[in-house]
Amino acid sequence: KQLVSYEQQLIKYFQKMRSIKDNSKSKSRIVLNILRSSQRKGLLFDYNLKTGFILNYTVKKDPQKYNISHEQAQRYSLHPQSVVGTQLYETLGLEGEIGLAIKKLKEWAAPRPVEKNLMTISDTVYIKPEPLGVVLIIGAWNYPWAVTIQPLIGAIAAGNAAVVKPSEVCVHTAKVMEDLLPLYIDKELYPVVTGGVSETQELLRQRFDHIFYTGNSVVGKLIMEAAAKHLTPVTLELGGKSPCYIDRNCDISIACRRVAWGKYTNCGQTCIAPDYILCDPSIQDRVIEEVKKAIKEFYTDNPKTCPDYGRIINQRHFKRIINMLEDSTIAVGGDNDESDCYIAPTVLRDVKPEAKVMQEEIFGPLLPILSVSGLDEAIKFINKGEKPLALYVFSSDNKVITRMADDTSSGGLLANDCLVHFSVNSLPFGGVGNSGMGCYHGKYSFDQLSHLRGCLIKQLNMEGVNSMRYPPHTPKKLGWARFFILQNVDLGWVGRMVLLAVLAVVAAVVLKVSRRREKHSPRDGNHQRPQDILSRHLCHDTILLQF
Ligand SMILES: NC(=O)c1ccc[n+]([C@@H]2O[C@H](COP(=O)([O-])OP(=O)(O)OC[C@H]3O[C@@H](n4cnc5c(N)ncnc54)[C@H](O)[C@@H]3O)[C@@H](O)[C@H]2O)c1
Ligand SMILES: CCCCCCC=O
Repeated sequence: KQLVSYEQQLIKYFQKMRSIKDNSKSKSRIVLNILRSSQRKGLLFDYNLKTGFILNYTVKKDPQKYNISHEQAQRYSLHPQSVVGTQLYETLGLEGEIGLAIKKLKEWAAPRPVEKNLMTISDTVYIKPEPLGVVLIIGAWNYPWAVTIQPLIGAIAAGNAAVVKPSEVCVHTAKVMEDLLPLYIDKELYPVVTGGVSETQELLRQRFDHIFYTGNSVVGKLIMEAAAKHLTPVTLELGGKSPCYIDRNCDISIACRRVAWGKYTNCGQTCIAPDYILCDPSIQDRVIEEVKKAIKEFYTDNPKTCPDYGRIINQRHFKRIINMLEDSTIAVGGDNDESDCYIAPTVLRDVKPEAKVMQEEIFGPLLPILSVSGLDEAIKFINKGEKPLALYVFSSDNKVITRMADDTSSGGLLANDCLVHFSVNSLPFGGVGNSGMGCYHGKYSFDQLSHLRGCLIKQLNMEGVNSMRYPPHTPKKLGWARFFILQNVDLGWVGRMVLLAVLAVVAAVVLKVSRRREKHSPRDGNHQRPQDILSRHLCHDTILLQF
């Protein structure tokens, strides 16, 4: 009955959404109210339900629907050639994330026992992951499935409701998401809201429990500003210039092949694409030759007609990238066609740090090469810039890799390869400084979109032990507090049982001694409870201190 009534509310909501054109204020408010009411009714906390949502989305249930057919691709004006690439670079990773979430959800969502100290040895101390509430997911256009649905998987697994806002720049994919997502997951809990800047801004005026944004750093600051109004926590998956240092001491042919793949995949429109190469001038010509060879191997002599070579997303970005060529020397490629948003895989040689191409993230198929005298200068150069999202180092010398890792900072570091760290779900993915905050993938997504609630469950007995914290405060009590609180113990299950047994024996001995004393001394009328006697002994007995 509840579900039917939500359904009715939602139908009303969609009708209203259609009728409201400019004033999108009410539509986001309605969404939020529905999401909050469903959450209050406890729907989100049902583990099986959560798993069901995820399962519905997987290939296991409905492979035909999951894969976008050629017919669908045409209907939505998607580039049919991109079907295989989209699966390789986007949906394959999503399948992996979904599979992992299903396999691990019970473990991730379970209470997590934590270390104890002597003060908490007989208590139950654990972390309880809880849903945050309603998450707003704002996606970018360059890998629209990966960067929009992957956070959604984390949000669902962690038990949240989520509003999904795909990028308006990838207009067709946004439409596919809006049409197809409700077929697989509960549209009440995970509505897709399409639209541009004004719709996003309106959404941002609402109060969410978390905002997960992927996009450029300039908008990232606006997102954070809007979130601050409601003290909403944010995850910002941003970009920047990811450097790539090629050491003299390495297999340059293999290095350049991997760099060329990392750079020209999706036409350079990848957040972790190697933005520029730093290398010793003595190897520059070799690097150019090897990158050129790799371009030919991957995309033939004419990348324009190669089905695996992409296009720039729109003419605005095309112009932005072409402008960057102005003051640099082209060594490979450079040809372009504005009407087709085509820019050939391009290498730029002897590029100066002041060149246009070095002033902002390229996000296109231009690969500048800058000269450095060696590792020291490369590190200095990298550290002068903002902390990048990814940092690449190619070398056969492990010392070079270690120094690069030790003396720089970046969201992620990858040695002797490009991009693939994105697909390793045991690694946190995210930026640092200007390249973002927070991280996701695998369990990190679950944790990022959960509240990790610290829980300490005590019993009402053992009050005597607490006397060290109650006034009157004395140096002696402080000494005991120091001892009990600062001694972290990791005794394991057996150790804890042994310690409890020893404590029980000590308590029994202390009580026995006390009783004997009471028996041999006249009663003063102040009856003392055994735990008080025990606590007094705990505070005074130096033998216990040694124990
Ligand atoms: N770290 C990552 O995982 C990751 C992944 C993909 C892209 N990126 C980065 O994203 C950038 C490219 O994406 P983009 O920024 O061009 O994407 P975009 O233009 O699609 O913008 C991203 C989202 O921000 C919204 N938006 C745009 N302007 C806004 C405004 N003024 N106020 C509120 N919302 C607004 C859009 O509606 C969209 O949903 C690059 O810097 C790239 O490195 C990072
Ligand atoms: C190889 C796929 C990388 C996806 C990275 C997402 C950022 O643009």
